[in-house]
Amino acid sequence: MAVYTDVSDEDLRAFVAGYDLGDVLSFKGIAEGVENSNFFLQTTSGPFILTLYERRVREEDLPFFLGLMEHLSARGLNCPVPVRNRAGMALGRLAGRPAVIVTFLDGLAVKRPSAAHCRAVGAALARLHEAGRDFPIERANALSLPGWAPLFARAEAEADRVADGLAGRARRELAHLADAWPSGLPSGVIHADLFTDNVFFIGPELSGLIDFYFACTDAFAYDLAICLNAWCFEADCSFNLTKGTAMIGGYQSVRPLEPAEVASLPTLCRGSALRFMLTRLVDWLNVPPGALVRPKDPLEYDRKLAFHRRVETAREYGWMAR
Ligand SMILES: Nc1ncnc2c1ncn2[C@@H]1O[C@H](COP(=O)(O)OP(=O)(O)OP(=O)(O)O)[C@@H](O)[C@H]1O
Ligand SMILES: N[C@@H](CCO)C(=O)O
Repeated sequence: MAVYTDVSDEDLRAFVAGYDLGDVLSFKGIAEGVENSNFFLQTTSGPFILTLYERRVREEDLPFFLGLMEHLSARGLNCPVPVRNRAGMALGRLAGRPAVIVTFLDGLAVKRPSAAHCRAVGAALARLHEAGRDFPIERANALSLPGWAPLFARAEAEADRVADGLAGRARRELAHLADAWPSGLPSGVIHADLFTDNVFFIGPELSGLIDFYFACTDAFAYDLAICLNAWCFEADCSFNLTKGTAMIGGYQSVRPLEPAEVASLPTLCRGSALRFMLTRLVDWLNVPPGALVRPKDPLEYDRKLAFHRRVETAREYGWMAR
């Protein structure tokens, strides 16, 4: 359960009193997520989510995240929007942390995605990319190639304690990606963390996207690679080509990929797998004392990376520009 910061009833009531949301009916920590502290807040005006921003979120990035949710929502994408308080401010402070109340989104995350889910996610990702085109703020991706070596440095000494040979594999992968990483691909706003827990469905229909706190300006195809890794592998870490093809097909039904993007997908998948292996590894080795959080398994992404290393080209995956 991701609650790093406790909030007293007294502080919560004082905070909510600054909004036109009526009285607090109930308030409880949410048993999912690893990044921020999230609470389900029920007031006489309805359900909301209260988020307290923790460790990885820099306060200066919050105008990007909050503005982006408003921007995408205004362009028809179903995502949470920040609620403004009586002073017209979306960003507040609670229990010593930056805090925001956002609207509640109906729907449920899927645990075992089908090819149809993957297709819907591909299409939604492309709609997000299109809707973000005229968003005026830029934010560099702190977790792209230049960010991985410093991340690895924080875990290198202890990596082999987590799995035999892990440090060497990560070192070799970093060296490979430093040479092979593509540049000049079509870029714009990307979600950068569109995992299954961040996409809601109502029945078979995709109902909305949440958790924009890794969103940044980067290559669109890198976002697609993140989704391929997160959605199209089975529990045994075997790649499901039907799901991968469905996701790319869904994406291309909205925004056709350029040949250079298709050709880069294998490398982007390797980079994305390394990125999540490294952040998970650092988290695994550094759980804050007293935090209610279940760190995610870095070795899942070590295994996905091993798959991508074996498959070199888009043609070998069966991915062609179409
Ligand atoms: N706007 C919302 N509407 C409904 N439920 C939400 C909303 N925002 C968050 N949640 C719930 O809270 C959980 C955690 O939220 P979120 O994914 O933003 O947290 P996080 O700590 O940033 O997680 P992650 O590990 O995915 O980065 C979600 O899985 C979902 O159940
Ligand atoms: N989606 C990430 C956690 C949030 O950054 C992961 O599964 O490692």
